Formats: sequence, C-alpha cells, structure tokens
Amino acid sequence: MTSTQAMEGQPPASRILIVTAVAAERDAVLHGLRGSSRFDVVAAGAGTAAAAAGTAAALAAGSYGCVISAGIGGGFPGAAPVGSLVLASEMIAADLGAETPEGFRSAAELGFGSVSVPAHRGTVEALAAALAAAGLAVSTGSVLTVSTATGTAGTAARLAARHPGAVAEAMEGHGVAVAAEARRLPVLELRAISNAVGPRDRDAWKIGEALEALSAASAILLEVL
Ligand SMILES: O=C(O)c1cccc(C(=O)CC[C@H]2O[C@@H](n3cnc4c(=O)[nH]cnc43)[C@H](O)[C@@H]2O)c1
Repeated sequence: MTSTQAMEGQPPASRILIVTAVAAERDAVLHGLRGSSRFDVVAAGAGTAAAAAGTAAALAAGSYGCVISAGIGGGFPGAAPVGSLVLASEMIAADLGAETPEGFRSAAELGFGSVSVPAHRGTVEALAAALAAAGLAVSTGSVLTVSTATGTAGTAARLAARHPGAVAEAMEGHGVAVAAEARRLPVLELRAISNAVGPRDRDAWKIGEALEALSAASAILLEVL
C-alpha cells in the first residue's frame, strides 16, 4: 500500500479518506485536491480484498469523518458514457454468491447477509448537484463491484438485468464501503468512466480522459465536503 498525505499541517476536525486502486488514480485525485490538508489519498491496490484491507489500515491509523472509493470504472451503455462521472447510490458486491442450476444467486439471496452498502445520500445529492453545476457530466445509481471485469456482451446483459439501477462497475467500492461501515462512517464511491461495460477492448479504454475527469471531480470535492 502506498499512501500520500495531500499536505503537511494541522489535521482539521473531520478529515476525509480517499481510497484508489492504483497510483495513477491517486495522483489524479491529488491533482484535483490542490494540496488540501483535509484529505488523505491512499492507493490500496486493485480488488475488494486490497481495498478493504487498505481502508481498514488507514482508518485504524487516522481519524476520519468520511471515506470515498475513487477511480476509473466501466460505464453501462446508455447510463454512463466514457469520460463522464458516476456517483454510487449504493455499492453492490455483484458477484458474491453462488452458481446454482437456476443461475446465479447472491449471498443475500442465500442468507449470508447483505451484498450492498448504501452511500451517504445527502452527500451524493449535494455532490451530484455541484458536479453538474460545474458542467461535468454525472449520473447516479448503483455501482457494481466485481472480481472479474466484464468482457462479454452476455455478462453485461446479465448484470444489467440483475441490477436495473446499475450505472457502472469497478473492482473496489464494496470493499472500501464494508471497511467504512464497520466504523459507522459515511461512504461514497466516485468513478470516472474509462470504458464501456461489455465486450473487452482494452485498446479502446480512455484512461487519460477518465483521469482528467477524476481530477476535475476531485476539485469539486473541496467545495462540497
Ligand atoms: O494503465 C494505466 O495507465 C492505468 C491508469 C489508471 C488505472 C488503471 C487501471 O487499470 C485501474 C484498474 C481499476 O479500474 C477499474 N475499472 C476500470 N474499468 C473497469 C471495468 O470495466 N470493470 C471493472 N473494473 C474497472 C477497477 O476498479 C480496477 O481496479 C490503469
């Protein structure tokens, strides 16, 4: 895990922890935050296990009032185009469950507990309004956390059918959210869309465009949080 404090100085009353997967996402967020001392930004690694462990470690080491999972993500066609932003209304562990002869059953359906953590509604609404007011394209809806990035039209269609409110998928949000929820902290997920959820075409991913959108959105975090 690599961690960067935005700037040295006295910690304010309510600090905010932002967890990304990779260093490029962390650096894009830090660029937008322009050295604000209220935020710590941590690149915890890809996937829910690294995200949850990294978030839990950061929360054990510091005092925070809010946690944000941030990075790039895949957008569902028709809901979140490449280059746009997504704010999660909830973070769903979309492939946590079991295959059965009747198809996939979620851990919740199997009685193992919830697979969804709600985002802090008031903050989502305020942030979505501020992003839109700044001229940034933003949609709000469920963000799916998957262990395997979708690579076929069939998987995309199955996920969309199972989660009609889904706007994007990524690989860390639910892990960050579970670690935040364990400490009763409000949690958000912010994704900048680099690719469409569907048939895999890695060469078509617009990572630079998404990282720019992530930086622009991070500048708005300063105003709202
Ligand atoms: O190669 C690079 O320069 C680069 C820069 C920033 C980020 C990356 C990543 O590969 C990040 C992996 C991260 O991205 C999320 N992600 C993005 N699109 C999807 C998707 O369609 N399905 C699932 N996850 C996606 C995910 O959270 C990964 O951890 C590379």
